[in-house]
Amino acid sequence: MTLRQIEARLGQISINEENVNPNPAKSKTAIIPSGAAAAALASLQDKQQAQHRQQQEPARHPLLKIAVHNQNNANNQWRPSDMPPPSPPRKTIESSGLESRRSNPASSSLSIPQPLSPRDFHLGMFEIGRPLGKGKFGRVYLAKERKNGFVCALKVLHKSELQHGKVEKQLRREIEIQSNLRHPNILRLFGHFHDSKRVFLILEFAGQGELYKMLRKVGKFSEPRAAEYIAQMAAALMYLHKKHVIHRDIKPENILVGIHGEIKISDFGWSVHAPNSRRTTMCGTLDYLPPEMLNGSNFHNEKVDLWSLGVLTYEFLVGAAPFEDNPVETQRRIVKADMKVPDFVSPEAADLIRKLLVIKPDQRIPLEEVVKHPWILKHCTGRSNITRRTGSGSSSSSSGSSSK
Ligand SMILES: Nc1ncnc2c1ncn2[C@@H]1O[C@H](COP(=O)(O)OP(=O)(O)OP(=O)(O)O)[C@@H](O)[C@H]1O
Repeated sequence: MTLRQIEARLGQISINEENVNPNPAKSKTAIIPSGAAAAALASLQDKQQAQHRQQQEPARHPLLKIAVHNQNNANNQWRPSDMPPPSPPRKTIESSGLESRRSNPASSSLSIPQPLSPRDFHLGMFEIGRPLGKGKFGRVYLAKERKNGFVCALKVLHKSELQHGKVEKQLRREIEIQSNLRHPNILRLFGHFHDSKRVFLILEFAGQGELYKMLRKVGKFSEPRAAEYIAQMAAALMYLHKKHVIHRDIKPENILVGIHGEIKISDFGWSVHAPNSRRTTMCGTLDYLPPEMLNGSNFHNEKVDLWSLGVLTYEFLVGAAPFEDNPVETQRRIVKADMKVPDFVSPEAADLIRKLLVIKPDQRIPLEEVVKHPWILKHCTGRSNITRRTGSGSSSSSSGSSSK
């Protein structure tokens, strides 16, 4: 997607507050008929447009400018202007209105500052824009923080549906883990808050949407584009594993794309903090499940993400997952690593896939070697790529890969 297309998408923003405002009477913003959305947006953004003119930059939609600024801003360190500095580390997510947990020994090994308290946020702080998508448990909207104009994605989850789906614990874990992560290829969770019926997640806005849709649209990616994505995935996974976080559900559906074409791992619903490095839960999606989670052995560790990375590499280059079949056959093939890399895939890429899709977890190629693999080095050269891959320095990841 080009910047022009993103501008067009952002330009379609419409005020949709009636969908998410719990108490419209109290809101300072009136409900605006959809036909008047463009005019409303224009008036709400007068200030930004004035600044825009002053800076004499080429005409560009203000929200796009803010989104670009957000992503270029090192570490995306945002907090509303009138908020106190981040509160000291919290041991529990007590005020989400969901079942409370006494303590989480795992979180103590996350050494970065703790996220802001839910008390710091409320719905009135946001101007709600167009819907970005719908998931199993709620909707996601483009949103703008009124005071600073910070653009984000607001995910609205209904507590009744979370309870019905028995996923409160999963959501709590997702919040706890994701809000502590800072990496250019991992979607930021800035904070969360709730009202009597809903939980709201304040997420980084991924301007180019879902990687899955992109892949389905083009069928398969070119080798340079796939290599760039896999390098970014490996960088993000290195970061996660260093923090003892296993994602456990790596697949194209859980990857979003930022405004510069960089990937953003999202959906930490199945992720786990692994101080003991071995977990026993069955989770994830069949096509991406590693043998050790299917063959009855009672543990797995962070190497499950290496297997999924191999499946992902294959799917990027071939357009279908390597073990795709009926469920029984898929499982049978996974436990034997029974797959064939088609001839149109380059020997270097096939080599990496085979080194990742290894039955014995300890024999899979480590991430440190993935980023140095000849296939990655062949396609990903240049300073910006290396910075992004290693995750070192700031979180600015400005070179796009989608144009390839
Ligand atoms: N941060 C974001 N930036 C841009 N678009 C987003 C963002 N988060 C979600 N979306 C869009 O909204 C859709 C719904 O997201 P959501 O996380 O609720 O569900 P999901 O992960 O797709 O599905 P599920 O609920 O089954 O996990 C996504 O598919 C995506 O298109």
